[in-house]
Amino acid sequence: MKNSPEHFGDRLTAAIKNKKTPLVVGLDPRWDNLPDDIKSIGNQAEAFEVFCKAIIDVVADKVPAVKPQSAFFEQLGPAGVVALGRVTEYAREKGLLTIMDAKRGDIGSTATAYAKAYLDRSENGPWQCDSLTVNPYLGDDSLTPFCDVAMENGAGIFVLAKTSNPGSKTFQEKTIGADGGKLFELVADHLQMLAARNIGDSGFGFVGAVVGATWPEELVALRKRMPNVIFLIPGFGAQGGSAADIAGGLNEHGLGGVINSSRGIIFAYERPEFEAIVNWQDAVSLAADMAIGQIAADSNAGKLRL
Ligand SMILES: O=C(O)c1cc(=O)[nH]c(=O)n1[C@@H]1O[C@H](COP(=O)(O)O)[C@@H](O)[C@H]1O
Repeated sequence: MKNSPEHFGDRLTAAIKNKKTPLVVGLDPRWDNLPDDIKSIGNQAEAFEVFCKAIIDVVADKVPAVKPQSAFFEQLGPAGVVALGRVTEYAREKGLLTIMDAKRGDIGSTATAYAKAYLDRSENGPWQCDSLTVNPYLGDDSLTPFCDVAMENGAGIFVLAKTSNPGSKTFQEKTIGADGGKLFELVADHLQMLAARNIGDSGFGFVGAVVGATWPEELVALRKRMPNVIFLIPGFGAQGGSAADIAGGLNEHGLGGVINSSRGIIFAYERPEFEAIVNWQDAVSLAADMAIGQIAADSNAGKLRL
C-alpha cells in the first residue's frame, strides 16, 4: 500500500493541504446546547442528525475532516447510533474525511471485529470510516488487528498517547523502568514503530497519536519522538488549549497533525462574542474561520496558505 493514494497518512495530509488548515470539527451534539429551531424537531436522534448535517454543510469547504463523537449518539440508544451512521455517511458524501471517536480497544479477536466494523472502507463496510480512535491499554496484540485492518483499507487509527484531561497524569505520566521514561513515552515509541510499518509519500504513517492541546511541552517533545506519526490534537478552545499551545505538534511545514475543536465551533452561537449573530450557522461559520485564522497565525500551519 506504500506510495498509494489510498494511504491514510497521505490522504489526510492531502486533505490538510487542500483545505490549507489542520483544523477539524468535532461533532459532539448535546441536547441542552442545540439551537431552538433544532430542538423543536422534538425527537432527539433526529435533531442530532439534522444539527450535525447542518454543521457539516457549514464546514465542508473549510476543513479536511470531522470527528463524530460516538458517545453523544450512543446515549440515545439504537436511534442515536442510526443517526451517527447517517451523519458519518453525509460527511463522506460532502468530501470530508471521518475520524470516528469511539475509543475502541480489546483483546485481539474482539479488536478485529471493532476494526472491521469501523475501518472497512469497501462498499460492504457498515461504517466506512477513514479512521478510528483507539485505546492502547490492552497492549500490542490488541493494536495489531486495528493496524492490519486499517492498512488493508487505506484507513488510519489515532491511539491515545497523552490525553488532554488533567487525569491523564494518573497513569500516562507514571515513570516506568529505571531510565525514568513515562508510560505515554513508551506508548509513543510503540506508535512510531507501528507507523513506520507503512509510511506514505507524505512521510506519515497510517498510525496516529492523540496528544492533547493542553500539553504544549509534551507536544514539542512527542513531535520529535514520533516523526512519522500524525497527531490528533484535541483540547483546543473549550478545554483551554490555544493556537500557540498546539504549535509544537506540527512540523516545520505545518503538517503532521489535526487540531480538533468541538464545542467551541458547533455551539459558537452560545459564545458571548457571537451574541449579535442572528443565524446560528453564521456563528458556526465565523467561529471556524476564526479558529483557522488563529491556528495559521500562531503556528507553522500559516505556511499552508502560502
Ligand atoms: O480522542 C479524542 O478526540 C479526545 C482525546 C482527548 O485526549 N481529549 C478529548 O477531549 N478528546 C475528545 O475531543 C473532543 C473535545 O471536545 P471539545 O472540548 O468540546 O473541543 C471530545 O469529543 C473528546 O471526547
